Amino acid sequence: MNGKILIVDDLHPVFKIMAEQLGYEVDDLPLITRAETLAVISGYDGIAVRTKFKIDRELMEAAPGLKFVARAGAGLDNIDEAYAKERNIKLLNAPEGNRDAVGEHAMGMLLSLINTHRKADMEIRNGIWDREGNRGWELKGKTVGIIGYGFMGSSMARKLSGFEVKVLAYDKYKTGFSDAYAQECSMEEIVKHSDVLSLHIPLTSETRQMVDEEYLYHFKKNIFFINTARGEIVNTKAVLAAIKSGKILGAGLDVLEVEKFPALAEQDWFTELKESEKVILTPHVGGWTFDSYRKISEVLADKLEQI
Ligand SMILES: O=C(O)C(=O)COP(=O)(O)O
Repeated sequence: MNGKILIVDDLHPVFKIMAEQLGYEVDDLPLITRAETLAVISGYDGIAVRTKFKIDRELMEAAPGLKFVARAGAGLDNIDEAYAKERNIKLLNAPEGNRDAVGEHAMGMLLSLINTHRKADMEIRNGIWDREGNRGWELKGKTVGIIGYGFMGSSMARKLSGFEVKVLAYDKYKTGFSDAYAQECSMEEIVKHSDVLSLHIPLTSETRQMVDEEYLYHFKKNIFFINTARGEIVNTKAVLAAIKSGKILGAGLDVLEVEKFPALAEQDWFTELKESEKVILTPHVGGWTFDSYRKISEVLADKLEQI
């Protein structure tokens, strides 16, 4: 036996099957609570999770034999990476499994925004047939700025190929990554030239609230903004102000500063957000498709071989 893994979240059954083939004993308990996990985790070598709860210091301390945390998804922001490093606990994730889902979701939002799908759909349901007020834009000839050129950002760039746009990408931690899909450039160039801004960076202490009033101020007027990364990277009030001033023509937000109800409804910006016809909202499902559900688990199980 290779060790014992506790699955605490909804992972595709293929993860357990593949892990067992590698010699692991696997307990698949998707409904387990954090308190219950704390009580049993000492008996495990690995934990497999999505974003149900934080894998923080307290949880890892309760697991003296923990060798790895397998994150069935991309973002590691719900894991205390510094403490895991200190303890030599390996972190595995599976962005290869949902990069296409995120890229396609971001594209879907962008195409919907530039063609006013949301507004037009609502109007027709309310008996309004307004062709002039629902004239859209085309992507062709525009410049799309991608912040973060990892699995997600490069997926978005690939999805954009064929739309005859110029794609500029900035990644703080990478250089020399220009490829057939995107041209590497500085943050300043993105800010100066972009008609579309799409975020594909992780949430870290550096990126928290990065997109604020000051950041948006320097962009051109009439940009479209897409966030499929993490809500806390963005100051929602600044985005709403930019929509009001006409700087942002439309925003597609799959992630929000505060997610889930009732907490979301309690935010002082929520009423304005939900009433804006220039905003498209989805409940953090960009990376969560029927296809990625399986792919994420396969990728993650394959990576168990690295342990
Ligand atoms: O893969 C990611 O980073 C995601 O945001 C997906 O979130 P989830 O694991 O579905 O809660």
